[in-house]
Amino acid sequence: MVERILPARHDAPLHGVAATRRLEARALAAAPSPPLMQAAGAAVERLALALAPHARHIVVLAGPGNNGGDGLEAAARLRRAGRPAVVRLCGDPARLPADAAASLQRAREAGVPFIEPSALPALGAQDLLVDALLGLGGAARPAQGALAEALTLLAAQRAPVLAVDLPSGLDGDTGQAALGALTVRADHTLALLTLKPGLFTGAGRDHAGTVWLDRLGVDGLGLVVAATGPEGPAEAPTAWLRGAAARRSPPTLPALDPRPGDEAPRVPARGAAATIRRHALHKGSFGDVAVVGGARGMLGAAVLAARAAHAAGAGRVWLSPLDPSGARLDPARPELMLRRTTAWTADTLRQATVVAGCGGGGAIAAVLAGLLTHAPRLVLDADALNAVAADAALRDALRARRSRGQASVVTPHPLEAARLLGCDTGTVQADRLAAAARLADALGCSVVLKGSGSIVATPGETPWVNGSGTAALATGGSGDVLAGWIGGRWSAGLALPVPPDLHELTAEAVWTHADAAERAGRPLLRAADLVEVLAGVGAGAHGAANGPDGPDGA
Ligand SMILES: NC(=O)C1=CN([C@@H]2O[C@H](COP(=O)(O)OP(=O)(O)OC[C@H]3O[C@@H](n4cnc5c(N)ncnc54)[C@H](O)[C@@H]3O)[C@@H](O)[C@H]2O)[C@@H](O)CC1
Ligand SMILES: [K+]
Repeated sequence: MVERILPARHDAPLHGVAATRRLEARALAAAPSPPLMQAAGAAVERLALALAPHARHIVVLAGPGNNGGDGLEAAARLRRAGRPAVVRLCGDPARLPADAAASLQRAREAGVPFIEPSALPALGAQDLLVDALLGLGGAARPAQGALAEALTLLAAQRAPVLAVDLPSGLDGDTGQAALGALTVRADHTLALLTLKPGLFTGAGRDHAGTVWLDRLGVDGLGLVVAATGPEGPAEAPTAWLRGAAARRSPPTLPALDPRPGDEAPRVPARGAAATIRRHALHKGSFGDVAVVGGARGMLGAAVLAARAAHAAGAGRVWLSPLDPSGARLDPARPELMLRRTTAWTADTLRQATVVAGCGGGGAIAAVLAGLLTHAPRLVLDADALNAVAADAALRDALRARRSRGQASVVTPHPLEAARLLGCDTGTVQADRLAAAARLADALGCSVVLKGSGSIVATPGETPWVNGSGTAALATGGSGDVLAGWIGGRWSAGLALPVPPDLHELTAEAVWTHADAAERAGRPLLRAADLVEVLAGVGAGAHGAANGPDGPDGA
């Protein structure tokens, strides 16, 4: 069955190249009927007909491996159905793998014309190009000869492109455009057997277009898990695509007056952050957030983080600017309270969720050691991360928190992640999932590696690839809002009988933050406006009973 994947709306298991090959081998051993390649060809045929029902030409570019075999199988079926499919074969027919050779034979028997590039018909918007050049086995070396010629020809066409399994040249594990400018930019990608992480992070979203999936019947074999949970005999996912958090489970009523020291069971509570405010709760139920940042000239970053924490449902939000001459009030949000960093004692810090670094400049380094020692819940962003990267003692202090039961989230963009890992940005972006996991293990933290398809990694957990968001968030201040939003959600989650675990909570916050860009529906969403959109989400999640300004609220 071909299904459309809406990345922001569905959770889905993602399998990298090695996991997909294992799954394929297990599926082939079960001798499925029809055989996998024939099922793949049928899926390509179905989608091609749905996308281009009035095509005068369907041109299948078939490569030298089994991806080409899928294309040949589809061409054979289309031709048998009386459709105008032709094939450009870029590979030696005598050296095709066995399955692809059998598909070539079927295409020949169906009367499929095999064309030279010079005979390519002029294609229009109603026609279709099928990219069956490279799939899982591509991307390892530069394209040459007939393959390079076909990729060049494809890039110059105006007809829509349907990529089979992966856009040719896109690395299925990392989302890197491994063939540079020749990497196919598809309008649609039909993933086969599995969704690959590379479709949703790095350059993947821009190259894949609309993603479709056909599991070729292997879901019936129990080889793929349908939702997060015990994985049993299924092939363990490499990562999870994070879809609509809010729809995951029914609302949960928060506990009344949780007492300090109450032991909450630490089990993953999916969707537990989607709660409603009980009438008798008070601001103390939702905890305090302290935002420490805003050095001279950078107060705005800390204000944005504080506003976001407040919008997320924290009970009280303290703004502690690092510039002593900084503002004494946020006139647009007088609810925020100002407190000098020197006024924080170890005792008061121990009650707070701390968000540190937004616009912190060099001044953050001086206060970081105290925050690392005392804050039970700590979100580090921007200059706090640069300070940690530059100072081995701070790195050790961050790492040591986990063994004391203190939890930390770091939210680097790729350059900050590179500084923390001691490598360059290119290395981080070349494998974002691996970089985030390495950083999580090295620092003992949950890591949000920002960028297209943000990664959420936590030691011992399967990472999430965030599915929501648009480039409307690519503007100054969105990161500050995210850090504050995570802190605020974390704090508000304390009111739940079962607070969500950190991995789940962080993924939920990342999803809702990026989803706001889709909700707003604007090409660019300025950070202060983003907070206002998020405030609506916070109200939906926490205020259904009373509304955001109900009697229990501020
Ligand atoms: N075997 C089967 O029954 C199935 C195969 N499937 C398809 O098979 C694909 C994987 O097939 P393969 O492992 O054969 O890999 P590919 O078909 O992706 O490509 C491998 C071939 O391309 C060549 N190649 C790679 N990079 C090149 C370059 N830069 N220049 C020139 N040649 C290059 C390799 O030498 C090899 O011949 C999947 O992506 C999927 O489309 C799926 O349909 C599932 C079923
Ligand atoms: K392809």
